[in-house]
Amino acid sequence: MTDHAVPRLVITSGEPAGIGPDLCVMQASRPRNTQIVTIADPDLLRNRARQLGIEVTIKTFDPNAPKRPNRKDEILVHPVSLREQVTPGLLDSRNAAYVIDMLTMAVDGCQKGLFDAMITTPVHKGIINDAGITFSGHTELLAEQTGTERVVMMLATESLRVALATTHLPLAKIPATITGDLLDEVCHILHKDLVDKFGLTSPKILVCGLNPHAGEDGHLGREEIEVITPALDKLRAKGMDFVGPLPADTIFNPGKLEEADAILAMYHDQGLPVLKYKGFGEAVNITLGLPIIRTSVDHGTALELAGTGLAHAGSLNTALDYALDMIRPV
Ligand SMILES: NC(=O)C1=CN([C@@H]2O[C@H](COP(=O)(O)OP(=O)(O)OC[C@H]3O[C@@H](n4cnc5c(N)ncnc54)[C@H](O)[C@@H]3O)[C@@H](O)[C@H]2O)C=CC1
Ligand SMILES: NCC(=O)COP(=O)(O)O
Repeated sequence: MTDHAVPRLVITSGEPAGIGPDLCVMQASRPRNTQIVTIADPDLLRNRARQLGIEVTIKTFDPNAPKRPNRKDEILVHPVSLREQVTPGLLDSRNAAYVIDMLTMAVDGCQKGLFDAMITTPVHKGIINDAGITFSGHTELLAEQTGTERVVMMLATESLRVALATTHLPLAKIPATITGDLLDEVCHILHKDLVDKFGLTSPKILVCGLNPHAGEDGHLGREEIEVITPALDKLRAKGMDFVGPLPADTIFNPGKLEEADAILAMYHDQGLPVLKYKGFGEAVNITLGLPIIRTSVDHGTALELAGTGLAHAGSLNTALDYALDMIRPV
């Protein structure tokens, strides 16, 4: 079957010593009515499939051929060459450029309309930096590569969405980074994408404070009074339903969550532990505010599981499902 309406997704296979290649091999057994292109070194996928005992047919992706859904157990590879041979579980900084090349190809393909969305499997942030490449995450790299000033990281699992005001920053830098302008931009992006991409007409967003007990009226910190409340007041004056700042230790109570479409946390480890406690392995990471669609798994490279067959593909499946939903918004 060929069909111009068949979406074409691209998956980046991530850190080659991690579980990204395993997941790319595993997802081939579950075809969708979609064309899925995997960016990887074909030999890496072939070797990993052999290690996992999974039979796959690896074909080179032809961008000029008509779009058609993948056949069962078929992987369409957009090839990139590894710089060095890979042993599962063993990082090698000489392959960092390979990882970045895959991301660059995916972004470029999305921007040119070759792909409808990109889905990323995990990279190892440390080894990329060890190679001398400044890198703090896909989120920041994709913003840079698409020339986007501000993006927002949001993770979602069943009945919980958690967005972050800041992403990969040392804790010590967070208070100074959270300014009124930053919150204004983050909140506008979050609100707009909840409407445009998730079909919510008037999303209600609960916002965490930065300090314990949201500052306890200024006795435990003044950011709530001086920065967060004024920023939220401006948004509320425009008719947007932002509630807070609320204490982060009680914002995730079931009663509160029932009334919320999303929670905005001030920093990575304020919001993500809760999300991952609820949905680790089945959740999705979405970059809001990009001119392209990008979803990702909720987990890291899990080096110790690479090539063992013990990695679960639940989060990759969710990331693929979300990408498809975002291509055809409600
Ligand atoms: N989107 C991305 O590229 C992400 C990359 N990372 C990177 O991953 C590296 C390792 O991070 P960690 O904190 O150790 O987190 P991790 O998610 O790799 O591992 C945490 C625990 O979860 C298990 N686990 C992870 N994914 C699994 C899966 N699919 N199936 C079964 N078990 C799974 C691991 O075995 C480990 O016990 C770091 O360099 C980090 O920067 C972390 C999160 C996201
Ligand atoms: N904990 C989520 C995470 O760090 C993902 O980061 P990114 O690589 O998607 O920017």
